[in-house]
Amino acid sequence: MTTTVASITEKVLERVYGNSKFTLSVSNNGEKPHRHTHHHIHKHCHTKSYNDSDDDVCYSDEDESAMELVQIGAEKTKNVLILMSDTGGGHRASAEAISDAFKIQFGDKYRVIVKDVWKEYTGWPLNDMERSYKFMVKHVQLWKVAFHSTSPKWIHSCYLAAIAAYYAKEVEAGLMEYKPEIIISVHPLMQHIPLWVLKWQELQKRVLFVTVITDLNTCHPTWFHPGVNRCYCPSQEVAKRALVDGLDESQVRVFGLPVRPSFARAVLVKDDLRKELEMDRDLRAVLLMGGGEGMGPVKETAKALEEYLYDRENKKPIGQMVVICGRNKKLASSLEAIEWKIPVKVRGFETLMEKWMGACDCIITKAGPGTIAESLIRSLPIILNDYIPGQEKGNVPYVVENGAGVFTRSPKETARIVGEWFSTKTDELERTSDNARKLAQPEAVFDIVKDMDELLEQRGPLANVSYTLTSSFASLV
Ligand SMILES: CCCCC/C=C\C/C=C\CCCCCCCC(=O)OC[C@H](CO[C@@H]1O[C@H](CO)[C@H](O)[C@H](O)[C@H]1O)OC(=O)CCCCCCC/C=C\C/C=C\CCCCC
Ligand SMILES: O=c1ccn([C@@H]2O[C@H](COP(=O)(O)OP(=O)(O)O)[C@@H](O)[C@H]2O)c(=O)[nH]1
Repeated sequence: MTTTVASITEKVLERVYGNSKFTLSVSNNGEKPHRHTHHHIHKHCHTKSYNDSDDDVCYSDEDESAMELVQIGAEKTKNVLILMSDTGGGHRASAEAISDAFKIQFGDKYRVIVKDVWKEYTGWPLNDMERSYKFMVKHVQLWKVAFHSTSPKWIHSCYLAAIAAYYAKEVEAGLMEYKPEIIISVHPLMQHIPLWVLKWQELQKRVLFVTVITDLNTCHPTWFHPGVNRCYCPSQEVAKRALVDGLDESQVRVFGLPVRPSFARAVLVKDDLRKELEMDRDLRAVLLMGGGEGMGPVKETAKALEEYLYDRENKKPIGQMVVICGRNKKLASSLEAIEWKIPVKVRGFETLMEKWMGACDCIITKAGPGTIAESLIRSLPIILNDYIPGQEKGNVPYVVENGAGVFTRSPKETARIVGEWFSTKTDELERTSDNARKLAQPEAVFDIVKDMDELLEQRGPLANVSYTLTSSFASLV
């Protein structure tokens, strides 16, 4: 038994430090163990220019070695690494929001890099999360079991520890390539592994680590890690969960969910937008969508809306519809093939969501937190027609109890409500729109980046030590 445990331990350590000989020594004054390896860590893309990245955020082609020679304490552009994954559309949207806000607020002071480090540097299952997640949410019971069964801390910690041990070198390479001063995680599965890597490298004092939670209420406990410098919660409900899960009040800040500044700060005139987007100028408009992946009962709802927004007696429409299908190409082409009795615009993945939202009078969507937060900023009354079990369940009471919308899974009921809002119950539409506006937090993303900037300014003297002077796997070997 002892031999088996020893050999498993050896395998994990071998995997972490390579096949070469390694020793773990504990100093006799009780300090933590030091690792000595005789193996050179594999560095990814060392010669790659940051301009080569696929991600459309700001990079610099500044010479890496120049950065290493920066004098202690000297002014320099600080690197910010945002960790995300395209499991749904919300994590990227929040990452881009933070990136844009850094640019607007601080100009060249920060260089922001948005990365899915798992996908680019590691292997299965981390590099395949998008596909696995899509599969699981399609088989919704499977997702429900996975979400709830991994909620206990000891369960997800075990899984994540095993993965961290297996991919430590790859994750280190992925994180350190960008020499970040601060790492921002906007994903529930991106706290534990990077924090362990920073600890192993003794880089905790050098690199700040913060979490920006992108779920409004019933979020998964993997979001909460007591080792973070800050945990930005989008609502009081999430902050309460963070405290229950062991975070200290000093770590928690509640500013709201980060939404792209193009939503928060743009002055948009509905009439101009409708002209620009070639929509009917006079008819009220409903926006129908299902997150970045075009999920939920979109097609059934569009068909029902056609019936309820068409006045049979007078043979004319009483409203128009915009359907944004996101990355769901099948949905888009099946809707495009229909001959509609009312004005309909069918779109694929749109990059200018603020314009489509600004041109409409209400929205029908699954309970995605990003879409909800954006709709609130645009004062759109919301009809929630679906939610993903687990992380999106709590978004329903968040909207409904605050009077910013309603929940129904029935496409007919949804269409009936919109029909009434556009004809006999316009006062209710206005009231719901006012409630949405009151709940909106358009400045959240700016409050978040300002707080991060303050955190960086407050760091101790160790923060100014160059990367090459701090111990890490890479520099020890
Ligand atoms: C007895 C049965 C045991 C089943 C469990 C076995 C193995 C683990 C399998 C799956 C892991 C499930 C992870 C569950 C925690 C997820 C935390 C969470 O909230 O994830 C949400 C994100 C998606 O983001 C959300 O998108 C929404 C819209 O679609 C919305 O925008 C929301 O705001 C967002 O938060 O989900 C993920 O990213 C899931 C990735 C799934 C990865 C599956 C990979 C499976 C293989 C191995 C697992 C690798 C890591 C697992 C770590 C498990 C510990 C939690
Ligand atoms: O065509 C589209 C569809 C969606 N989105 C954005 O994708 C995000 C969706 O996030 P949400 O949390 O609502 O749901 P998810 O896609 O993660 O399920 C929101 O910011 C949307 O504005 C987008 O930019 N273009």
